[in-house]
Amino acid sequence: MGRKAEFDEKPKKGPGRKARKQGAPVFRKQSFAPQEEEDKKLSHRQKQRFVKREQKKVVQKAKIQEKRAKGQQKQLAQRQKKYNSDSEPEDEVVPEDGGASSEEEVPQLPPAGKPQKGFTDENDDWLKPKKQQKQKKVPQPEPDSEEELEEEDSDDELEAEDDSDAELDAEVDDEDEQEDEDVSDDDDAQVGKLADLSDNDDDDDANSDDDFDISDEEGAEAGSGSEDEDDEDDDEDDDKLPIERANKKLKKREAKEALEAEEEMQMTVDHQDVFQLPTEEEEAEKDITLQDVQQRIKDITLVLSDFKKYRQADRSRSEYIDRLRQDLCLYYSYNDFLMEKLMDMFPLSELMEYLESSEVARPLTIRTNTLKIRRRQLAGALINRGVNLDPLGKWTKEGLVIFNSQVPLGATPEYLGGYYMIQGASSMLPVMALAPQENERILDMCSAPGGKGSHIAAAMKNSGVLFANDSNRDRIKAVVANFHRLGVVNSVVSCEDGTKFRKIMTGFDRVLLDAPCTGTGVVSKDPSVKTTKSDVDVQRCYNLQRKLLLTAIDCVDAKSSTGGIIVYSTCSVLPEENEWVIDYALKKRNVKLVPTGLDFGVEGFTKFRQHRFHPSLNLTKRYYPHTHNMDGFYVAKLKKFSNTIPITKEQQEEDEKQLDEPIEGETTTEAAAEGAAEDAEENADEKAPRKLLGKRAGKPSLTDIDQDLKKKKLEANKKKYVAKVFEKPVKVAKTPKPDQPQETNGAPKSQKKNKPQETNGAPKAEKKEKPQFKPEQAKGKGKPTKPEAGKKFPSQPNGKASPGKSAAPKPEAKKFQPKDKKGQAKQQSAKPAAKPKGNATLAKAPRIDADDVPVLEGKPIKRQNNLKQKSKQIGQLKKSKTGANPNPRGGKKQKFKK
Ligand SMILES: C[S@@+](CC[C@H](N)C(=O)[O-])C[C@H]1O[C@@H](n2cnc3c(N)ncnc32)[C@H](O)[C@@H]1O
Repeated sequence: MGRKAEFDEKPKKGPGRKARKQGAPVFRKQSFAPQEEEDKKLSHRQKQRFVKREQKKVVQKAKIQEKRAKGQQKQLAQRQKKYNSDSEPEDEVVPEDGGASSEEEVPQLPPAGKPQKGFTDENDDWLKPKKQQKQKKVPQPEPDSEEELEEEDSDDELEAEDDSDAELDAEVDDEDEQEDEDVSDDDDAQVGKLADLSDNDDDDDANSDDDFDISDEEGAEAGSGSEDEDDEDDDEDDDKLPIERANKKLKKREAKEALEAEEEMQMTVDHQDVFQLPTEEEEAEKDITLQDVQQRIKDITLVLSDFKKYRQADRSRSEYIDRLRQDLCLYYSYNDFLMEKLMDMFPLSELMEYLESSEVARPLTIRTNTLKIRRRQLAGALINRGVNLDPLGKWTKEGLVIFNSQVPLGATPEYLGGYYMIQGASSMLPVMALAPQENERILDMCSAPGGKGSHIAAAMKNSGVLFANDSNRDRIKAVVANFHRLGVVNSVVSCEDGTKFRKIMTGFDRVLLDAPCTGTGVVSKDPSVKTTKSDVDVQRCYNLQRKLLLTAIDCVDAKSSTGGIIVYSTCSVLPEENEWVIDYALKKRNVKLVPTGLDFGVEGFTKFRQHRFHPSLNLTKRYYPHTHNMDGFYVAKLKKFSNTIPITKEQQEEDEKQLDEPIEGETTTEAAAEGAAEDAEENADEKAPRKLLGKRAGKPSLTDIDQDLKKKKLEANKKKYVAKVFEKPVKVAKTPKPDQPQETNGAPKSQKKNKPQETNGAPKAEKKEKPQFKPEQAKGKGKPTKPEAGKKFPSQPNGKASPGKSAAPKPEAKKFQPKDKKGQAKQQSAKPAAKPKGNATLAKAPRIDADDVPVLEGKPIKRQNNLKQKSKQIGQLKKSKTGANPNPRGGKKQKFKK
C-alpha cells in the first residue's frame, strides 16, 4: 500500500506490474520490523503456509542435525557456540514472531544444545550446491493481482526474516526435495506439481527413496571414482527436474544391472567350462532327480556345442554322447535302442525339439467323406453341435482340425451317418500322393481299418474298383464296418497275406502300400513304442515291408493308361523302414521315384550315417511332429516303367526266402557277418550278367565294346553315387554246426563255382536286359563290397541294442558261412519239419506279430484269380523258365560265379 503512495502519478504506458514491482527501489524498513505488525497483515492462507513451512523446516533440521550429531559431537559443540553467537539475533526474531496467535505460531527451534541450523565455513562447501539447487528450483511466480502482490510482499518479508534459515532450508530441502516442495504447495504450484508427480504419492515416494538409496549404495560400492562422477552428475542434475533426475538414476541403475547380468552370465558360462562328467562311482552313490538329469542334459548339450572349449581333457566325445543318450532315455522314457536311432537321425537341437513335441498329442483331425457331404456343410453341422473347428490347412480340401468339442466326435449323428472319418492329418497324405482317378482299379494292400481305403474310394467317387486287403482277420471287420458307414460301394474287401497278392491278382492301375511298421512316428499316440521297440522289431518290419513293396510293384500294370503308380507309406521315422525299403525296391524292380505331389514335408534321406541311397530318394517326403505338427510319417511315390522284373526267378525266390527267414531275438556279430556275406553274394549277383527273362529273352546281346563302354560309364557314375544301400537285415544267428569245421566255410564257394558251369552263354543276353534298369542302380547293386556290407544294419555296428552281441568281429573266412547256411535254408524250406531240428534258435525266434502273420483267407478270390487272372509277369516268368531260358538255374549260378 505504501508503495502506491510513492508514485506521483500513474504512468499511462510502460512496464506492467512486474516492472512496477521491480521498479520499486525502496524497501520498507518495516520489513525488518517486529513481526507483530506484519503478521497481522498476513492472510489466513499465508499464515497457514508459513506455519507449515516453519514446522517442516524445524523437523527437517532436527533430522539432519541428529544425523550429524552422532559423528561430530565435539565439533558440533564448537560450531554451536559459534553459531549461537552468530545467529542469536536472527533466532531472536522467531520468538518475537511468537507473539502471533497460536495458529500462526512459528515452531520453536530445538534446544540450543544440539546443532540446529545454519552452517559454518566447514560445511559451507557441501551445502552450497544444494542452496543453488533450491534457488533455481523454486522460482517465484509473478503475482497476478494486487492481493498476490501483497502476499508476495509478505512472503518476501518472511523470507527475509528467515534469511538465516534459508540456507539451512536449502540443505533440508535437498535432503528431501519432495517434502520441501510440498511446503511450497499452492504458490509454488508450478514446481509443486512436477514434484508432486512423485511426491504426493507415498508409495512412489517410498519407491523413489529406495531407488536412490540403492543407487547411493551402489555408488559407494563402485568406489571413489564413481563418487566423483556422481558429484559431477549431481552438479549437472541441479538443473534438472526431480523426475528427470530420478529417471537418470534409474537408467544408470539399469545399465549397471545389465552389466552385472552379463558378468553373471559369463560366470555361468565359465562355470560350465568346468562341468564334470560324473564317474560311475559318483553315479552309483548319488540319488539323481529328474531335475538333475535335465540340468545335465543342458550341460552336456553345451559341452557338445563347443567341444574343444568345454570338454574335460580326459573325456571323449563319445563319453558325453553316451551320457547324454542315457539321460535322454531317462528323461523322456525311451529305450536305448530307439534313442540311439533318433540321435543318429537328428542334430542335437532338433532332437530336443522332436522329443519334446513327441510328448504332446497332435491335434485331433477329421476327414470329410466327400461321398456324402461337402466340407463346408460338415463344418456347419458340427459347429452347430458345439464343435470348435477350422480347415486343416491349404493343402487339403477335406481335412478339418478340431480344437474342442462338447460332444464325443466318434458318436455324433454326423459321424454315425458317415459324413466324416476321424483320421490323423498325416494319414491323408498317402492318398493325396496316390491321386486315385475315377474308374481305375486300385489296390489298398494293407487296408485295415480302412481310413485310407475309404479316402481312395471317395477320390474315385465310388467308381472303378477298390480292392481293400488286410491280412488281419479281426481288423478287416473294421474295414467292412467303415466302408458301410461311409457309403463306399466300389470295393472288394479281402483278407490275404499281402506278400502273396501277386499270385491272386495283378494289373492294378495304382497300389497303396501303407505298410505295417514299428510306429516310431506315433509315440505321442502310443508311448509304449518308446520302450518296447528293438532292433529285432525294426528288422522284422524291414523284411516284411520289402516283401510287401515288391509284391505291390508286381501287382501294378506298368502299361496302365492312367497310373502305374505305387505309393509306399509308414508311420515310422526310421530310415530302415523307409528309404532303405524304397532303395531296395529300386534295385529289384523296374520302378523309379517320382514327386509325391505334396508340396510340404522334409526330403527323404539320400544318405544316412555311412549309408548312401539313390539320389532320387530326395523325392520322398518325411513328416515330423516338431516341424509339421503331424505324426511322424513317410511317403514315397513310385512309377513302374516296365512289367519286366530285372532279376531272375531264382533270384526272386531266393530273395523271398531270405526275407521269410525268421529273425532271432538276439542278434550276434555272427549274424552280421552272415549278412555281410550275403551282401557280398548279392553284390556278386549284381555284377553278374543276367539271364534274359520275358520279352527280352533271346534278343541280341551287347557287344563287348558296348559292355566296356557301359562299365566305364558305371565307373564314372560310381564317383557320383556310391550305393551301399542294400544292407540286409540281421537274420537268425545260426550257430555253426559242430560237425562243420572251418573248412566247410569254403563249401559254398565250391558250390558257387559249380553254378557258373551250368550257366554258360547267358551274360550277353543279360546285359541286353539291363538298359531298362537305371545304370546307377545297377552299379549301386554291384558296388557294395564286403567291408561295406560289413556295416550291416545300422543298429548293428554299435553293438548296443543287442546284449547278446559279441564285440569281437568275425573272422573273414566266416563271412562265407551264410552261403552254406543259405544252402541249408533251402533244404530246410524244402523240408520244413527239419528246420527247427537243425537249429534250436530258430524255434525260439520270435515270430511276426499277429498282424503280420499271413491269414490266408478269401479263397474264392484267390481261386478266381488263379483261374481267370494270370499275371503277365508270372506268365513271363513261367515262359522264361520253360522257353526262353532253357537253363534258368544255370543262369543264376553263372551270376554267382561272376
Ligand atoms: C498301418 S496299418 C494300415 C492302416 C490303413 N492303411 C488305414 O489307413 O487305415 C498296417 C496294416 O497292415 C496289416 N498287415 C500286416 N501284415 C500284413 C500282410 N502281410 N499283408 C497284408 N496286410 C498286413 C496290418 O493288419 C495292419 O492293419
